[in-house]
Amino acid sequence: MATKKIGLLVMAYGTPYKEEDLERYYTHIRHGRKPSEEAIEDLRSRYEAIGGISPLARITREQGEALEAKLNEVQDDVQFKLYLGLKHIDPFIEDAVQQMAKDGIKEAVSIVLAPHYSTFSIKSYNGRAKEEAAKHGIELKSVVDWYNEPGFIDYWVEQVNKVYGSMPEEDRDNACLVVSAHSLPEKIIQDGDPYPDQLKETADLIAKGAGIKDYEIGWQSEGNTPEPWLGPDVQDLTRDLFEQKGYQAFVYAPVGFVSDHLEVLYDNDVECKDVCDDIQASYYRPEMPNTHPKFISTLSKVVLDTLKG
Ligand SMILES: CC1=C(CCC(=O)O)c2cc3nc(cc4[nH]c(cc5[nH]c(cc1n2)c(C)c5CCC(=O)O)c(CCC(=O)O)c4C)C(CCC(=O)O)=C3C
Ligand SMILES: [Fe+2]
Repeated sequence: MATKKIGLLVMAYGTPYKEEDLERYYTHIRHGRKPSEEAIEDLRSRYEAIGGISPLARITREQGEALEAKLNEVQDDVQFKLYLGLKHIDPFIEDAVQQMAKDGIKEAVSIVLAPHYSTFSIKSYNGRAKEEAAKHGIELKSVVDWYNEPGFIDYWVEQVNKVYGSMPEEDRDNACLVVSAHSLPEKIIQDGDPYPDQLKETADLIAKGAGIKDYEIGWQSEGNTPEPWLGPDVQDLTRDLFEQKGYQAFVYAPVGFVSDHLEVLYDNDVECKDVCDDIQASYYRPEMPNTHPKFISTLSKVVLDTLKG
């Protein structure tokens, strides 16, 4: 008997594949409003600073393939087939669901490669997937969030411990762990968005697991709009903490992201590093999850839980 096929929709932000994609990608992020030449140049220069193009497209594909393989390894009741659906560039979420329909998929499960739930992030991914699935009569179950999954917390505890273990003693004794996620417009709070509380819970669990008392929550990579964004920004926070508490080392854990990409390789590794250099503090940043086996097996558990649930 042939095993039932389940569509595995892995959703992620997306990134330009080559320099020429930059303008249409940025325009899509801005809901179809074309950015100014200056804004495009600014974004181009940030990609240039991390080597011209982001490794995100490759990593997202590798994460999806690893998850598909893991899911097919740990059980044999059904067969998972991977479809990547991106938020801001092709293959878009809708393209992926259409492809499933063409392939005759009747049942699917989706997961977003971002741990924390927000109306701005997970809700919009899941809403787009659900709408398209309904058009094709595909029964779709969607993972909501996984910011407090034990395997995800363990991953970060291990990486944070690895960094603290490798530090010279005087850094370790005077270090602050800065746990961060992408900032969002402050107005999400009035609408009861769980995003800030979820980040705090992730931070508390990691700090507890790693036995770290000195840790703070920060926000990064905020957008360039006049409205207020969630703060404190990680760079300002670093300066304030240095002035108020005299820390000598900062360890950045951008737990709202799961891959090496622009927001980490530039906003942390260039911008936060610049601040640390300026105040003569040491800069540390644990490795991102990427395709780490512990991370992939956590995602597979969450997908199977959702499918059963
Ligand atoms: C919540 C959230 C996540 C995490 C959850 C998730 O992953 O979904 C995330 C991830 C990412 N964001 C990314 C890239 C960008 N995000 C931008 C702009 C924005 N992001 C926002 C939100 C988020 N973004 C918002 C509210 C804006 C402002 C839009 C506006 O203007 O109204 C811009 C425009 C220029 C700039 O502001 O820098 C870029 C280039 C990349 C890819 C990096 C690479 O290519 O390596 C990744 C993984
Ligand atoms: Fe973004």
